[in-house]
Amino acid sequence: APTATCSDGTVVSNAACCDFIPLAEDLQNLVFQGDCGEDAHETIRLTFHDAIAISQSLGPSAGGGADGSMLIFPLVEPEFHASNGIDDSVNNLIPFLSTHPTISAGDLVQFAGAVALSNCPGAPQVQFLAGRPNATAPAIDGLIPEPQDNVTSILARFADAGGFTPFEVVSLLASHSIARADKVDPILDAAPFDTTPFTFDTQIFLEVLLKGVGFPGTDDNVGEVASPLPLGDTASGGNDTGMLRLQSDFVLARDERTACFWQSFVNQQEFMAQSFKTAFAKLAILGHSPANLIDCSDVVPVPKPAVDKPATFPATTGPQDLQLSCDILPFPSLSIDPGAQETLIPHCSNGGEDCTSVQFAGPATDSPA
Ligand code: HEM
Ligand SMILES: [Ca+2]
Ligand SMILES: [Mn+2]
Repeated sequence: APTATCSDGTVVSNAACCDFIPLAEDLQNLVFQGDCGEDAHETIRLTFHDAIAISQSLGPSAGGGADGSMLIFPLVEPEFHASNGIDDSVNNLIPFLSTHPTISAGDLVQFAGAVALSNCPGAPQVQFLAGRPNATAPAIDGLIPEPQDNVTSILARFADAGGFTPFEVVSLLASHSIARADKVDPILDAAPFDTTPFTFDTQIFLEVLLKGVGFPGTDDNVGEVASPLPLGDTASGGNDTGMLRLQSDFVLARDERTACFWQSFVNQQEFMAQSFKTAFAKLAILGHSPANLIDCSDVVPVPKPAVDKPATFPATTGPQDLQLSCDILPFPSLSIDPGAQETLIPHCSNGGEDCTSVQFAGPATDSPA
């Protein structure tokens, strides 16, 4: 295969990939700091919200998919209700449009997501294709799934956006293994969806199957249901909020169309990571034909290795708490973390409570409540 040598000496498959090497460095140094923390998480969410706003049934006027429209029209899409909180990642990426002017907005969003993922132990090295033309119009409102949506409408939206199968939808939700909510409960910031929000592991698939016992903050929020581990220390001034569960994750884990796919990922790290990788490759190029793009996967950083720890029931939970609705798969036998008390989920990837995230000022703002 033909190759090119970049100015730093790196050999790549295509000269067009060279510009992404200094971009990766700048993203790491200026935003992510090598961490699978808040800024990485929010950028990964942005890859989804930029890409999914496209519709086969409505046609091109609905939006162009993974085209960077979030960055090019920062006063439009970040204001949509489903994207509340996306402004932080939009403002963090906008400066790179001018410091890396050869890179399009759509490429920037998806490449930044690939770099962010590489900071999360256990995440796959995702495919990256370069050459998305810049968005010429913002997407329309109403194309991004919300946590209060039912399974029928979630599956229909993904199918209409890009022909995603129910298996691919569940695969993409591996992303919620490295995710926390800032906006679902107005009194909580960074409320994690699983006990390991800094590790791309299968705990999310196990923990969403456990019966809910309470809410980490207020209990009347749209799109939220009770979680199995709501205990935090915010009442005593700490930053550990307790786990928050999205209604959409809850119903997808239990619906007959998706429950077996959901359960099949429990304790299957490699299978989960590979399935996510395949579905994410499709997401990242929505609106584009791969024939018009250049494969620059070789400039995506190699992810931190998986922690190599089997899935375990968090302390105080166990098999008696499982709410299983897949009849055809045996549930794996897993050990239980020791401890008579619910353990707190750390606020920072170093196990501590104080970690700063990077926030550049920019034009995007929170969407109105
Ligand atoms: C049924 C589909 C989905 C729904 C309803 C959904 C909903 C949500 C909601 C409500 C939040 C919390 C936002 C906040 O309050 O800060 C969130 C966070 C997140 N989502 Fe999703 N999501 C879906 C699919 C996806 C997909 C496909 C991806 C990526 C491939 C993704 C990646 C993330 C990430 C990384 C976060 C964490 C952001 C952070 O920690 O700040 N989500 N999602
Ligand atoms: Ca996790
Ligand atoms: Mn956040």
